Amino acid sequence: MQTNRPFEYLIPDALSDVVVPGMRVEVPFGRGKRKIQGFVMKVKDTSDFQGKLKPIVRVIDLKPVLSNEMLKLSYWLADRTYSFQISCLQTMLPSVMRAKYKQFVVPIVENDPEVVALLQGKPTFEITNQLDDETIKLINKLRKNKKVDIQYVVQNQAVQVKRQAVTTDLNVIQLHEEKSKLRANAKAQIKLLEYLTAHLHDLPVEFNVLEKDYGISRAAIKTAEKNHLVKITEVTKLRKPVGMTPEKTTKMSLTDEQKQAVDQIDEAITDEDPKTFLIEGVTGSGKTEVYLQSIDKALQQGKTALMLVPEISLTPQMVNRVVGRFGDQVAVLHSGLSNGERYDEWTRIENHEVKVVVGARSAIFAPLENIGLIIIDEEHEASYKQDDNPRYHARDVALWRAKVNKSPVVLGSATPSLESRARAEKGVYQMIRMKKRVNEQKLPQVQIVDMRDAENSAVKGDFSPVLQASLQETLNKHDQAIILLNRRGYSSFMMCRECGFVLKCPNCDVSLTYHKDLGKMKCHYCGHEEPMPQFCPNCRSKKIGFYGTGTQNIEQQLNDLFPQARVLRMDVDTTRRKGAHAKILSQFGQHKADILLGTQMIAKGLDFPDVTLVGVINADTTLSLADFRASERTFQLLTQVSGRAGRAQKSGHVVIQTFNPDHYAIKDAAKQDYETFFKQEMYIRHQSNYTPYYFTTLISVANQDEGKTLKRSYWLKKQLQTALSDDAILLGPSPTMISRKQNKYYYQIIVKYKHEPKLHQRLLEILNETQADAKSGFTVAIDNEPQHID
Ligand SMILES: Nc1ncnc2c1ncn2[C@@H]1O[C@H](COP(=O)(O)OP(=O)(O)OP(=O)(O)O)[C@@H](O)[C@H]1O
Ligand SMILES: [Zn+2]
Ligand SMILES: [Zn+2]
Repeated sequence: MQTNRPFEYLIPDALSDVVVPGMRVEVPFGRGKRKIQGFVMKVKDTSDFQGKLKPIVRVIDLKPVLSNEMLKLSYWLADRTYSFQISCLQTMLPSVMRAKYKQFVVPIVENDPEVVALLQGKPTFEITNQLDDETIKLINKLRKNKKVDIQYVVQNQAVQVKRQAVTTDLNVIQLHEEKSKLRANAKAQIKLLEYLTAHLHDLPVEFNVLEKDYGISRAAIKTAEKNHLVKITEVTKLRKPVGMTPEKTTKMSLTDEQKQAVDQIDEAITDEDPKTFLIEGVTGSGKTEVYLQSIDKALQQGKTALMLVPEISLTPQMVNRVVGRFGDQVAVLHSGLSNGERYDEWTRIENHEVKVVVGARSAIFAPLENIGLIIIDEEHEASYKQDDNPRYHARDVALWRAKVNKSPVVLGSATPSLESRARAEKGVYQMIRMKKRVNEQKLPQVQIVDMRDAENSAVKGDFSPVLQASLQETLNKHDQAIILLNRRGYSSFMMCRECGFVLKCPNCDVSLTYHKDLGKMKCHYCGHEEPMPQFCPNCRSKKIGFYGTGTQNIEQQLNDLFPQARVLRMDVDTTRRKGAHAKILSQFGQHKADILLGTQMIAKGLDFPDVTLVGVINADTTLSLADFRASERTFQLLTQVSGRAGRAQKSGHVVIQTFNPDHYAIKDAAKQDYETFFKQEMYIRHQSNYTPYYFTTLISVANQDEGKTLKRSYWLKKQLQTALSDDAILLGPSPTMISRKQNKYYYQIIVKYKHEPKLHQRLLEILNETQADAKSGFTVAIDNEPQHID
């Protein structure tokens, strides 16, 4: 990892036919006996290397794990993201290739004499490090002739895990009888029997669940077993994605707007025109159906299609829609899959068994060939950008792959990112607008509730009288409601509870961030700092503090206000377990609850016909992020969540509680008016020199010694300055939000620029210098177009 260039090695004669680009090999590296893993990038007949070439020790893969397209992509990606090519190559591989695994030869032509000789009566042949060259050559030949295939099997196979679990032979009546026999102080036993009674259809239940969620200990279970109340058994967890057998759906007849969209995309697919479309379609305008019918067009042309959705919307709802239409031609890739499952899907793609891939961010590296269409749903989502090295944006990779594959790209959203919308304005992307909801249903009516009003600040909890009344009405009609608790983003900020005032940086127009350790307010862009105020600078009230209520607290308030309502809570705590997210949504979809309460994760993509009310508890939190995208994020969130109401026959109603009722992001979201918001926000970005008027690059430096970090940051700033013109803006160094993570101090420098031809090269130099000087203990990270600055 210390170096970022290819090295040349000799291919031993024995491996001469075997080694091809895209395989991994083991090679000696450096002076000692150290051996490392490398990727074969190219095979050449001659070498310009002056010294004696070292030979490759062995091949790790018997077939390439990366295609030529991916190898080519790695050069561009490393350059674009300022990361090492090797980390780009690693990123493209499915995680199983990075885990512990075994490789097996599996026969395709079983009665071939050479295959028979190799297998020696066994069903498969394991590939080990000890194989002699002859065997490797033989396997390679058989593979090329399609007589055998190579398969990877994960060693600590997570596909099937065995867990201890509890079940019972007793029926409901017997359970009741047993319970009544127990002494009143046998609390754990009672609890266990109650659980079993309530969940008789879902048994066996894992020990884990009983322990974690119900506080029933192992000892209690063992006691119950001794008394013949329960039986202990094992469950094999089958890690199949939830809801994988949806009903088959057929094409819907399109609305005029949908048809126009599909026609334009179809034309680009047919013409192999790698242009980019931006679909700006209001919530509920039927974008998904446009995606599905466009995919169908690509398939009709004998091509494949790749569709990205944000991880969080990769719910059964979305997966079902795609799988429901295209059946087993679809591979689904997301982080909920085990290594084994991921590998299975990956193999199906590689073997051309599937024509459509749906997945989250990293699915953009799926080994799909002959791509005819790439779709990115909810294209404004920040999660399309990876937070770690390589810091790539899936949209950029999509555009690159589209060019190579001569296929169009479709970006879709009700609230496009400013960058994309601005590109459409300039004609770089082709805009498709869908202004109407399907079924001519009106957009929901949005009501803004000013939390500064006396009657609202008088209520004890977080629900204004208006929101309470709306909820009651919804419950009376037996409709459903979604309540969004807008959770604090990445930093803590100060807000006045009396007037809604938020302390901002005088230079940068972003919120100042509270640094607890210093008791100070700081700007993450320019480093400006001031003491934590004692009273509100605007209205002199002392009611200032840090905004933020937990979802559990809100759930309690709901239970107190509406004891008869069934509430489902969705946040990081309730969705930690695999499949929990999907389960909550499917329960809500079956109307097993009246209110769905959640954080940002409930805001997007959900399509439930009975939802007629959406309530937003605190619209302001995202507004106060110490980030120039704060208004954009707020507008997106409020528009998206409002769009969950009234999607089918019944009309929708939205209540937004805020301390900033006059803020344009909130007002425009209430009108679901993206275009007006876009114009206003572009004006502000222009005034303060932000994206998309300026490019942004963030350089962060870390070291265990704060003094050294700061010194190095200033030195880097100088290094940058010499490569920049006077038009570029350099901000910082300033400490990051949690300036001390893992015993390191972090400082950052921000470069804003329009056209700086020397900057790229200089950044690469800085990166390489830091790596060459690894002993000094500095880490430098370069983030091109950061999604958030904290
Ligand atoms: N042509 C059509 N005829 C009838 N119903 C349709 C048609 N197109 C879409 N629908 C239905 O309309 C609803 C909304 O569509 P969809 O979920 O695709 O909207 P969307 O544009 O993706 O919205 P959002 O951005 O809010 O997720 C869905 O229930 C979908 O099945
Ligand atoms: Zn500032
Ligand atoms: Zn105030």
